[in-house]
Amino acid sequence: MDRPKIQVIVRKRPLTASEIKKKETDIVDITSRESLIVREDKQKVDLTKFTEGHNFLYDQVYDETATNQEIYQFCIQPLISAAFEGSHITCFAYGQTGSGKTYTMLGESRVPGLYLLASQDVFERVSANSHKLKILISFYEIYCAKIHDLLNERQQLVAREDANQKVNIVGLMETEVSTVEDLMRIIGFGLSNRVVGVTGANDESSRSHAVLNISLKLGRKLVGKVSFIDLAGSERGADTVDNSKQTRIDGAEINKSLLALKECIRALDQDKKHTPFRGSILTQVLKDSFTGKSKTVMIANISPSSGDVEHTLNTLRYADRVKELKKGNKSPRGVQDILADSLLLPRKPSTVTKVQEKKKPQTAKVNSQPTGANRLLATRSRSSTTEDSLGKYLNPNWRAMNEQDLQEMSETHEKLIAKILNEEEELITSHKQHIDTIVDIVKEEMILLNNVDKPGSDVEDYVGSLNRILERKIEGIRELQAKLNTFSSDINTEGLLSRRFYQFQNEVLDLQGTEENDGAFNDY
Ligand SMILES: Nc1ncnc2c1ncn2[C@@H]1O[C@H](COP(=O)(O)OP(=O)(O)OP(=O)(O)O)[C@@H](O)[C@H]1O
Repeated sequence: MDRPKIQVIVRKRPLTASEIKKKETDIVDITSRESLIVREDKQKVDLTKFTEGHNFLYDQVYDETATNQEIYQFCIQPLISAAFEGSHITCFAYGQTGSGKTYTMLGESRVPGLYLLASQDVFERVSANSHKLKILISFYEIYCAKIHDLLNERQQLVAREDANQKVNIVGLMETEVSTVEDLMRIIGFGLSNRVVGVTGANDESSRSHAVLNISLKLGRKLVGKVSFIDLAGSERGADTVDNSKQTRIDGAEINKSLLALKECIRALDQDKKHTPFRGSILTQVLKDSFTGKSKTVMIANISPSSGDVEHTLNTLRYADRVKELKKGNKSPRGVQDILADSLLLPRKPSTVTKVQEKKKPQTAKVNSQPTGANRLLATRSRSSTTEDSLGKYLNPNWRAMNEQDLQEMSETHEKLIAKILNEEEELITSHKQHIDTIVDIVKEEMILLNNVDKPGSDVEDYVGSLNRILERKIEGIRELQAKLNTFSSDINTEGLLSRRFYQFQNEVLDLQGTEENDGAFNDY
């Protein structure tokens, strides 16, 4: 059976002992082999409680009883033979800290993880193969946008693109292994060199992406590759508010790389010639996972706990973005899509109204849907991006004449994406602050109204106070609107730039009559 290029799988772990002790409940129901529902407890403004159900659909959904063996047999094993035929197989474990990524990848004592299960298969096939294939492993991590070799004393390395546009990590140690035991011992050694940090969410949470490559080589020639990427915790910057500056910076970097990763997987899914892999170090070093013959499996790990509902929904929405396109939506991405993605919002309008957090129950309603986004898209203001290059590429009289022009245009595009990601963070933070202010103002208004109803109240005081309150509201809305306009404008610019890029790319390629191809795999 020909497997899809991208598979998205969700795995729910069991409640942990400490979650049970804290009386947290299981809020994730697996409704079929491909679907699940998350039950989120909410409270209306009038304090009535209700449960909102969020439905999701994926290629495969596993409940807490599933074993690593089952997951391996379904998602990875069928792809191993493709690695022997020149493909690059990449398996990502995605999810918040403590959701089961390490359990899935590495396993635990007496529970083999995907690393071990895949290695066993690879070795079996190599010994059955008449070619003299060698197995080499490399293992590195990306921490704070820096690459560290886990097999060579965490030496810091750099990634460079060579003349053939292949990204190489200069000086990365590649170790030949001849048995599964050898391989697991070396992985164990590499893991002992991984960075772990301390966050509010999990004492031992990993804050780096770990990349394990198992390469198949014939002499010096790469035949195929299996890569496992244990991604850093997916929590968004907002979770790290109480942490140290360093932890917050890590958080922002992790967020950026995860968004860039999603964009690259989308590009792969849509067979785009241009992959925005320069969006982060992670996607740069994984360039060959997104080009040539490649198969990708994304395992989204989720916690079932009521205490993790927000993270669980974020993880599921992220995974949903990748899956949605897999279902055959080949139309070019609209601005709404880009906006919805970057905000990690559901793309389809939903009828659900999100109610303010429980600790502030008497507040105004906050609509979580992109109605604001649509309004935002209609707002056209002058782009805040004033770089000369951007102006040049958007000038209708400018055309890309060769690959060099395209390359420079692509770099400008990636800078703009980085700017948009920063603006997104700022916008969300400001929006949250705005809501807090509105909550305080509403409280003041209620007191004011209560007082004016009392006998003998001073109406002039009331009018003066109400005036000041309304002015504060207007000022707050104006500030937020300004940020929204800048963000919106940059997103519009990005849409225009990307359309022009693809148009020029086709023209230049037609001119040259050449096609991109991945020599290393195709030659074999
Ligand atoms: N499928 C599972 N079955 C049983 N226990 C599990 C399962 N998945 C995870 N666990 C347990 O949940 C806890 C957290 O899992 P794990 O350490 O794998 O999370 P993680 O996502 O790798 O976290 P981090 O990002 O902090 O490394 C561990 O105690 C692990 O044993």
